[in-house]
Amino acid sequence: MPATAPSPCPPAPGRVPLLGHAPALLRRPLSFFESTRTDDPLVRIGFGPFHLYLANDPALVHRIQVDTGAFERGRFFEGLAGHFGNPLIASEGAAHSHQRRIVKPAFSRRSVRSHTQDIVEEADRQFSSWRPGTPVAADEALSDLVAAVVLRALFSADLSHDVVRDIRQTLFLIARRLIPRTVFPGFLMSLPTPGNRRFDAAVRRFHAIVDALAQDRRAHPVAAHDVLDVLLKSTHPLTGLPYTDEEVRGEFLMMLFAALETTGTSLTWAVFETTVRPEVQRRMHDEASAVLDAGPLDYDRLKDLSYTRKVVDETLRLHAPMLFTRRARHDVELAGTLVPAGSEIGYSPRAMHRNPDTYDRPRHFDPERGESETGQDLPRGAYFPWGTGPHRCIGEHLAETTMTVALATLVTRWQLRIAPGTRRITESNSSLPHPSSLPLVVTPRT
Ligand code: HEM
Repeated sequence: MPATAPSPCPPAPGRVPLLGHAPALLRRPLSFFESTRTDDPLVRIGFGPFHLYLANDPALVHRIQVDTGAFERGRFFEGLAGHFGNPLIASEGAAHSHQRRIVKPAFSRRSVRSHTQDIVEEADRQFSSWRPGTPVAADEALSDLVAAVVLRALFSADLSHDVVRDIRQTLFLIARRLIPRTVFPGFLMSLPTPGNRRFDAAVRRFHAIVDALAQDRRAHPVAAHDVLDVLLKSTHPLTGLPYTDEEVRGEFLMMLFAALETTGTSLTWAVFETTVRPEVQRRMHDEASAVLDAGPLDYDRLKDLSYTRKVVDETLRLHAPMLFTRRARHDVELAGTLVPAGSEIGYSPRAMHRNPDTYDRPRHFDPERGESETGQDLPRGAYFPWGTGPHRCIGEHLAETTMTVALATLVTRWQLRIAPGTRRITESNSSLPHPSSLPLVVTPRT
């Protein structure tokens, strides 16, 4: 028995009768979660009939991610599991640990080391196609680069630019309708509306691409040890049978869903921050030139790009996702509030990463924040770009290496500036805000 009775959870500021926090969210979507921060570690937010507890305290945010006895994946991930054959990202407990062990070797440091040459090649290929003085849509180009790298890592296939674009755009169509699919009743999603038809066509297209790659691998086995290889050779922990085509497709769809937008958007923000800060660009250029003067870039020499790594870390701090959620498995006491079983509980990486109690000038981009702000001394739950606990990002080393190699290659080759005449670059209103566009003009480095 707790010593004192649990207290009711206070609502977050900005609530209005009936509509709850919906008007506040619609008015200021990008700063809404930051505006819910009060002295209370846990608040309630509501949108009409839907309610969510929101943790605003680093220790609580950490606990919600690691205590899988009390918190499960919840509504969004259950929807994914139902639609896409229980992929790793949505599974739980022993099955999740087993699934993670199956694919983990394909994401280990050793494996990323072996992919570094591919990343260097893809970065060279992309940035050598840019032309001095000709505006380039850097957001598109960087997303293509990320897709090429991730697809090579997952399938060991050197796919043509057109196929990479096709997969990326197909996934984009699927991702846009994925969240509604997991939230709204199934019958709405099977109505023959143009949106549903586009979604179904994109899924069929994606399946055809993965099936062709899997068939090719079955016909011509290679010692690749990539995700395709390990899935084709493993049994699914929930069935005890070899992965079916359906399960292989679901795993890839979810993995690419987790990989492409996150890495593409973060790299685009890193290039944006570098472009608009000449001093940051100069320091990155000096560091990368010194490293590349001594020989071609490889995995071991990435440690010499310490300033570039700080730019990546600071980008991931400032440009974090809006919200992740979990669900209480049973009644659980959180910061003095009794949260009933079945409640959805959220935490906002964006709000935590912009917390003025943790960071000076939290909205300011400063790669030199130093150890005490992005390193070991921070309280747990204050900086967690990769999440923490059993669902921590499995692609972390691949994403970090891709961003570091891409930035170093870019700044040694080109001097960057925003294309003249560009309208103000703003943040999109989405779960992972991205720049509205990033048109660049580049000048060769001599
Ligand atoms: C900048 C890039 C990336 C960021 C910021 C990022 C962030 C995250 C975060 C925060 C989580 C935890 C989600 C949660 O707790 O609910 C996660 C999970 C995951 N990420 Fe990433 N990610 C990135 C890139 C990648 C890449 C490149 C891949 C794969 C190629 C990937 C695959 C996954 C998977 C499969 C999970 C689920 C792991 C599990 O449930 O065991 N991510 N990611």
